Amino acid sequence: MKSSLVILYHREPYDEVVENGKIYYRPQKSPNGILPTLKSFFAGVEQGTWVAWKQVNAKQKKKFEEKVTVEGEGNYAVCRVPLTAEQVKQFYHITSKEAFWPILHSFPGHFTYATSDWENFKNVNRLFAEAACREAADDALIWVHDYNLWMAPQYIRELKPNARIAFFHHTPFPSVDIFNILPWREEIIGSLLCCDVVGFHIPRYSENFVNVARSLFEVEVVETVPAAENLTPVGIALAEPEVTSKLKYKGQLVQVDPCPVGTNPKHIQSLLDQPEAQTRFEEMREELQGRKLIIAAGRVDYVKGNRELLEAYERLLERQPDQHGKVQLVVTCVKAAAGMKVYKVTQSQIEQLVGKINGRFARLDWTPILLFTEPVPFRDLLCYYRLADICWTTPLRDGLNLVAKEYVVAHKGEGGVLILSEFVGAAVELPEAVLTNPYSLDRMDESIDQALVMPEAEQKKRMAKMYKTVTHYDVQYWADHLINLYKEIPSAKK
Ligand SMILES: Nc1ncnc2c1ncn2[C@@H]1O[C@H](COP(=O)(O)OP(=O)(O)O)[C@@H](O)[C@H]1O
Ligand SMILES: O=P(O)(O)OC[C@@H](CO)O[C@H]1O[C@H](CO)[C@@H](O)[C@H](O)[C@H]1O
Repeated sequence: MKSSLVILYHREPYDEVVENGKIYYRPQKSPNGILPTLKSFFAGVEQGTWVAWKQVNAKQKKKFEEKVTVEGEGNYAVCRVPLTAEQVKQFYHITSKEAFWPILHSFPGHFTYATSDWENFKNVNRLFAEAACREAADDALIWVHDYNLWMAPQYIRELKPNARIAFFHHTPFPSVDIFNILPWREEIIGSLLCCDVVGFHIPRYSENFVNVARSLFEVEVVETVPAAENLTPVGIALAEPEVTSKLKYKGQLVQVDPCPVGTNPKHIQSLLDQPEAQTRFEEMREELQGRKLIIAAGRVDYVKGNRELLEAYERLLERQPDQHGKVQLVVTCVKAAAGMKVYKVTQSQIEQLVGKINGRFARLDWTPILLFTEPVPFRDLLCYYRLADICWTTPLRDGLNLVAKEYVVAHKGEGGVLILSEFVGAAVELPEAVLTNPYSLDRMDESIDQALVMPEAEQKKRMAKMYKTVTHYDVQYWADHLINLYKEIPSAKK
């Protein structure tokens, strides 16, 4: 049976477990991030397909199972595109992460052209498109995710002209001056303009995309509307009052849709309510010995602002010796995937800086920073959020930042302070956070000082508003919004 919904996302949506020599595909244990959100879209379809890549060597390729199903999740199959180690390295580690990623996050200085392999990138995208088209019914909705698959829409349109194609961009989309540095810009934008819907987290990114498209092609602007009422229209770094919602190019109507991804508050709450979580929470509270907990959670990545945050903490300890022994910074910084040269430097910078600060200020009874470089189980991370007086999130750029929303949910609107960089998509939804500018030492210092002395009544007032936002605009809201939008796409286009 052909699929009515095909999702293309480069990661596989399951844990592969080997027991007694047999491989089992099980639902992922760690239900954080975007994977469970995307899987939930299959709930409403009879048959769906998820397309991801799988690294295989020559021996494994001989008896490679292209399609697998996940135990207990029978209404969709996972179609795996087999890639060699070299293809993965070139496609993901190098071209995606060393060429595209710095441009997307407005770090043109990190852009590396010489090592990129555009032909390999296109080949991998073509393999994804072919797999999707093999599985898709003629009028299926084919939903492509993120910049790693920029070229897939064009190949899908060539193979299946009547398909409904949607694309969601998870990272920021930079301004036209930055994006146009990419030498492959026409091909990328040409491919995105083959879609029926192109989605972004916030209006600034969608407007940036529209401006890039208009700078490269004669694109017709069909409709412009005010930004959605829950997204700050003016006054902060990523505010945008108006959005271009429809474009036309070569006969293709493209809906450009900003709608930020939400978290799953019910799931977060149910995990926190489990007896194991309560026990863990109490253990953590005891270990904290009455200190104020500041949590900084995220991936090792130069865009995440870890250095800026650690330096701000060092300045705080210099400025306010009375805080020594009274605050505890916990940095959970997940190690970069093995083999990514680009993150090695960032990781060692973080480790050195933590070592330096601890070396300067530690006492026998107090280590100023606890750094965890291994992934923390999601339930434990939620306990840290719940316990933390302050969640300190200061990326230099970030598409959305789910950590900020998870912290608000874990606090149930009952106090705690969220310090949030203005340069993450979530800032546009959460103006009640203490917004900060990680590029400014003064703003970073002011915001941590403000958070440390914020009266409880003000904390509660701000958190209550943010809680209302994140529980209303949750992942279900995002899913419903997109499903409604897709229903409007005519199913027979030609
Ligand atoms: N140390 C950690 N261990 C495990 N999961 C983590 C850790 N830090 C963050 N996470 C999870 O990873 C996800 C990060 O999402 P997000 O903030 O949107 O950034 P990104 O997708 O760029 O990494 C969140 O769902 C968060 O719960
Ligand atoms: O290349 P990856 O897989 O490491 O990209 C991570 C990317 C997609 O999972 O992360 C972005 O998505 C998050 C959810 O939309 C968003 O909150 C985050 O800011 C992005 O980096």
